Amino acid sequence: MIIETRQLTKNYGPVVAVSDLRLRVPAGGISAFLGPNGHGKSTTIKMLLGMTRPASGTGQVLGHNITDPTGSLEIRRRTGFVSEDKLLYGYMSVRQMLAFTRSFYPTWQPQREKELLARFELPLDRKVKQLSKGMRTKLALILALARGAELLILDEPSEGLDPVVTEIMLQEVVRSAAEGATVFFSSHQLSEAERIADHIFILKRGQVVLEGRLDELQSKYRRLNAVFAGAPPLEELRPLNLLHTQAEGHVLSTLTNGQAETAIAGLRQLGALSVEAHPVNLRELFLQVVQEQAQ
Ligand SMILES: Nc1ncnc2c1ncn2[C@@H]1O[C@H](COP(=O)(O)OP(=O)(O)OP(=O)(O)O)[C@@H](O)[C@H]1O
Repeated sequence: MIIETRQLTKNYGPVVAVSDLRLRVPAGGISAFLGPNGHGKSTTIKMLLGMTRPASGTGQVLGHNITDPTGSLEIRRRTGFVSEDKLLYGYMSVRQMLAFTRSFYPTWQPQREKELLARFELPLDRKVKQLSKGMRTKLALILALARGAELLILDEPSEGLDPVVTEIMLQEVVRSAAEGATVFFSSHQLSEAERIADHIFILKRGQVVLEGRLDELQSKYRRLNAVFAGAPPLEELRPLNLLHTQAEGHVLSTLTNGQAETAIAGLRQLGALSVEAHPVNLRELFLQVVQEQAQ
């Protein structure tokens, strides 16, 4: 595991932002950190990077303790990151910001910096405070990706980016992973996560409610559409352990968790005239899991 937390908790006054979080991110590949607004993704990332202290619990990143000041420095030295507030100096120009950051990191990749600058088309002499939101994200990404870091922690790396630049960002993140970096990124763009992530974590109320390899999750969950002669017998479905079941007219729509064959047989026994099973995409999985937990 390259990131590992146990019972990590953070509250802001009465608001519990992260609650008893157990997060285990494998080394290698790309992991997506997903979840509704305000459910603790940025707070978790800030704790991993030592930018805010947990109230309780422990965590290690690259083997260093996140609450130990020396460990935390080492984590930030070895990790390329884009944080929520982008951590840029407004009074510097893009050129100065690059030179300043470059000077700290012996693993800096000048060639990669050059290529990223060309692809992201940033105005080198413009002051950081005069950049648009998307331009700031681009700069933060260049600073993170050109570091040659073994771990990239990116908080909403597509924030403010137009579709063309988002595409470039995704390609560059995949390139970093192909060159050996582990990537952990938060996002609300499920289609992006679906395209590039090997592993997903869905956070809900500060806890991981679903995690796994994306291909395994997608082969495990099935959407079932069952047609009944009359209204579907909702009360009798309980033993089938179905997730987020909805009925509309004669049609029942539901999600199974790894037990598709048993559920299909059960629905037939309850009088279903036909049952169709469909694979689920990440959007469906996310909506089901998030809504299920809310029920
Ligand atoms: N500095 C702060 N002071 C007080 N409350 C905070 C602070 N930062 C975050 N919170 C609260 O902690 C909770 C989690 O916020 P966080 O930013 O971690 O969520 P998130 O999942 O990253 O959300 P989003 O997807 O909207 O970026 C929210 O209820 C938020 O209001």
